[in-house]
Amino acid sequence: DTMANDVFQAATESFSVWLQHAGAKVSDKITIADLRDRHAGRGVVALQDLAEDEELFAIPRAAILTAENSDIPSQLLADIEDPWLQLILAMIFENARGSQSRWSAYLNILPTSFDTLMFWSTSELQMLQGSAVVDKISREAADRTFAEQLLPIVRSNQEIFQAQALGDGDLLALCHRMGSTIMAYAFDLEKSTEGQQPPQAQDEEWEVDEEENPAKGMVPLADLLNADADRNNAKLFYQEDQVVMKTIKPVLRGEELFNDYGALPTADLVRRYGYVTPNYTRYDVVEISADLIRSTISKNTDLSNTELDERWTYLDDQGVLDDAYDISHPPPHSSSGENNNNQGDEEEDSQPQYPDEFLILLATLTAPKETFTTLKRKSKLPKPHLEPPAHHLLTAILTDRLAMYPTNLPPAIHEENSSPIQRRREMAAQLIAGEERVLHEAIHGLAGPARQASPVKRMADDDDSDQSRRTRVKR
Ligand SMILES: C[S@@+](CC[C@H](N)C(=O)[O-])C[C@H]1O[C@@H](n2cnc3c(N)ncnc32)[C@H](O)[C@@H]1O
Repeated sequence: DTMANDVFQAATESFSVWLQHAGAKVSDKITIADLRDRHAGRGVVALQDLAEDEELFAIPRAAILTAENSDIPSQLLADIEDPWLQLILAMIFENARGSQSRWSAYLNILPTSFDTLMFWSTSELQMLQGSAVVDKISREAADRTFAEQLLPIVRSNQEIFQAQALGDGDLLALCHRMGSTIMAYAFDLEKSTEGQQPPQAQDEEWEVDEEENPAKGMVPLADLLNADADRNNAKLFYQEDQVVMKTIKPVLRGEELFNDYGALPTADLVRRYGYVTPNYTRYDVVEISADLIRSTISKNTDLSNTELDERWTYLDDQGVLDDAYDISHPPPHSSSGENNNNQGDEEEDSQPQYPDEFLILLATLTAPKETFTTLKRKSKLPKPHLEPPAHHLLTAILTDRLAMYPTNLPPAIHEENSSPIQRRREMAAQLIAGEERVLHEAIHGLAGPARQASPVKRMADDDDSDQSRRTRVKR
């Protein structure tokens, strides 16, 4: 559609002009590219070969859209503590100002719709059945927070926010749109610790994180970089008056510049960013909930419910009990030298990673009665090793876990011009397939008589003393 194309192009050009007026310095070796044919929106591409550590652009701190920099009257933000909510309100304000906003040309290239999980319908989310990510979306909690903290401010300042004609539903939608933009675009801003790379907005939930609460900012142009796991070749550096994007390795002409969104499992990539690539599947994890463990062991044990309860309580007292345990792929072999892009080669013979607490829990639940009595009397825990009974229980747990995923998902066939619905189907299929792969790998690793007797090879500190391990577990 040529008209839509023109609008897209024109928006990119206005944004480039705006960047110059805003005092940004942009290398003429890079350009903003139209990557819509790969469903990647805009991106930044090298026009010439780039050296390692080469400056790509510098954005003055004053050009960053933060709650502080915004022209929103500061008293409107005074009662909001969460920097995320502050920025949402500031963005609603700037958006309402339209062409009057100092960030108008920037706001124009930000998305208005998303494929992130917040926007999936109930039936689309059903495709993710079995994945723990479904419980992390917390749409209701977000709605409540917006309704309690932001809507009253907007309602008492209707003209300022151009909200006279908007219903509460419209306002909530606006909050979600800005909230999701921040989730996929904003950076955690540091003062000026040059060389340190704070991750992009790391918020797991929509709640306030009392501990780490750095100011959030929308950094024009820096947020046009896409990401693809270890294809990362650029990084944002924080200086006193500006932030600077630099290459972290040589880049060839024509190559895309990639930022680092972190070691995200596919599930979190979909939840926060609304896309998938095969390169993130190495970070996939499967959550094994305590509830599942409890129900599997009930079917596979000679212990009475009372005895199980006693062990469960003991594990809780010892600080081993968690709501869920993550199992993940082993880290890739560091010896392979070449910077290889082929994910999956680690699945041949190495074992998945099990948290120590999980192995200790299995060992405790399967210990002979006398052993457990002794452990408890001495206030000790077993070693995080897989003895045969724990090995059998683990196999049963993994098998039960695998059965929680849907069996009727269409295969993840990638089509060039897939519809949005088709794309979400592909994402769901990849997400589920990735988690199932973690489980298959784990089950495969447990199978075979040779493996049964030997403890699971863990990557870290196998020579840890029992004592130091327990200290760590207890914290
Ligand atoms: C920080 S923005 C990057 C700029 C974005 N492409 C744009 O046009 O505005 C993050 C969003 O870009 C998209 N994205 C990033 N990396 C991608 C990739 N490797 N493939 C496809 N889409 C990607 C996702 O929609 C994500 O939510």
